[in-house]
Amino acid sequence: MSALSGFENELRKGLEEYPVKPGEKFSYGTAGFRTLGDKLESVLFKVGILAALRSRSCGGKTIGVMITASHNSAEDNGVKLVDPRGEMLDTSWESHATDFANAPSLDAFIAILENFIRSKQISLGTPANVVYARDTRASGPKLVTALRKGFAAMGAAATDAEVTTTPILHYLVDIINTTTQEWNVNNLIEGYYLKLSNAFKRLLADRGTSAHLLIDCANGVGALAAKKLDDFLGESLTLKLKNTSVESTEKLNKDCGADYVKVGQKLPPSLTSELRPGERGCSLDGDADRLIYYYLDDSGKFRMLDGDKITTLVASFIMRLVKDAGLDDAQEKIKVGVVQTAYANGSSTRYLSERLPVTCVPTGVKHLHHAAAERYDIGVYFEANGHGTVLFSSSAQHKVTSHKPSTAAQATALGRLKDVIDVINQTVGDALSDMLLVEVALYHMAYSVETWDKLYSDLPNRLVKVKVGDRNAFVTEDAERRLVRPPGLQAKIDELVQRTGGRSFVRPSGTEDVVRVYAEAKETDAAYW
Ligand SMILES: CC(=O)N[C@H]1[C@@H](OP(=O)(O)O)O[C@H](CO)[C@@H](O)[C@@H]1O
Ligand SMILES: [Mg+2]
Repeated sequence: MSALSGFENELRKGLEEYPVKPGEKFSYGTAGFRTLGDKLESVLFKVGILAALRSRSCGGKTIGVMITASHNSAEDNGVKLVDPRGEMLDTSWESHATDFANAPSLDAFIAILENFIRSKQISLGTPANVVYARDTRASGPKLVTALRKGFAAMGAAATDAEVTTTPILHYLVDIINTTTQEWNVNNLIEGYYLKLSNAFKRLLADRGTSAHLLIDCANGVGALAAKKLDDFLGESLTLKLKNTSVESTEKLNKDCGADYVKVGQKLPPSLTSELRPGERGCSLDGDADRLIYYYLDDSGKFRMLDGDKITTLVASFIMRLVKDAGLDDAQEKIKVGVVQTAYANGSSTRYLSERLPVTCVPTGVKHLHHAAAERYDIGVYFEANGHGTVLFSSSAQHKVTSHKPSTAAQATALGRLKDVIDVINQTVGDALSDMLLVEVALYHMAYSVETWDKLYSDLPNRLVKVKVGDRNAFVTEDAERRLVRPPGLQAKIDELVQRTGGRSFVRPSGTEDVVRVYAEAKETDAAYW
């Protein structure tokens, strides 16, 4: 008898309600599934099934499902799975997610499912647990409905974290799987804000005056999270929240948000009368996992501080704390390192490489996250677009908590390192937690936003997308910095780069049907060709 015989009825009903339309093709890429929200119901039903199976294959541990299309336009939506420790779905499951989503009929789907359950040796008797959330997009509620039907069809116990940010959902997955206490999701979220804000307040306890910060919330879920965080921060930091029109769902990411700022290298028009020279501001993206800082210099010129600048600030601050805590000597040595992608500005790579180890990996947070965890005791990673965090290995955390300080200064630095660990979301980058970390680092390094900006000067650069017939024809090597196919194209890029003395690379996007072309040069004209 089929392993699925008890489930077939519900599966049939779900597939009838959510058929794959002729010609539709889905792919689980860097950001999970992502396309127009209206096209995703069939995918969500199957993701519900996949999440239940993933949980069973992990012995009943809780799996996360996040419905968001992040910085993409308001009509888009997407979905991704989160593994038990709050990390992205194991890469080896991505192609199965794609196979599930594209199964055209009930019979084909059942055959794929049976095969899959057998090959992964999943016992359908094991309990299945999931927690899910969505951003503020209008298509979210109906996608949640389809997702829940998928959970129900597979008998998974599901917890609804409602409208919340991607990083909070990742955090929830991790804490649910590690806590030994009774929990409810609202208390866990409350606990997250408390952890962040209490550590932040301790780190700034000796700062007399409160700083203030303008935050562009991209008219998305970050607005809700930032309002909540503001309540917890009290007087320790005054937040001026802008672009908070969450109800007008069509305004999401429209002419605002971290991606708008990073790609256009300009201030959202809605902030021009809000940001005063010398004042600092920052933008979140549509699901609040990216952060870009900026300010207007004395002449009123817009200056952007992106993920590379954040890496530099945070890595310098942490290196200083490690040294001050006495954790950089031969016996206790904690190795601090940085992970970047090819999109990191060449100036940042040069600046950082002179001070600490730097690794370059392919685009996509999972690559950065794994490299940071595997290569360093404390790994700082940010994509240039502002998505990143800091990872402390368990041995580094142990050293921070068990090291016996020999001086009062060492004791202070150790205390600060402990609080820094608490301000950070180690499961995935959180724009708001990163924002607190930047504020702390600026204070303790005694940097103004200008001093921070001047640590190095960005090389002029351009990032454009190009529509091509088949982006899969573009194959890369060397952490996506060189093309292997189409034949001859890399040689042409090399020739142009040689003429300008800059750097350029071409790679297929993992989230959009385009190839991205990046160019960087010593002079602006050369980068723009
Ligand atoms: C140049 C760029 O910003 N690429 C982004 C974008 O990936 P692409 O594969 O380039 O589409 O979306 C990813 C998911 O959000 C993010 O990790 C990555 O940094
Ligand atoms: Mg995002």
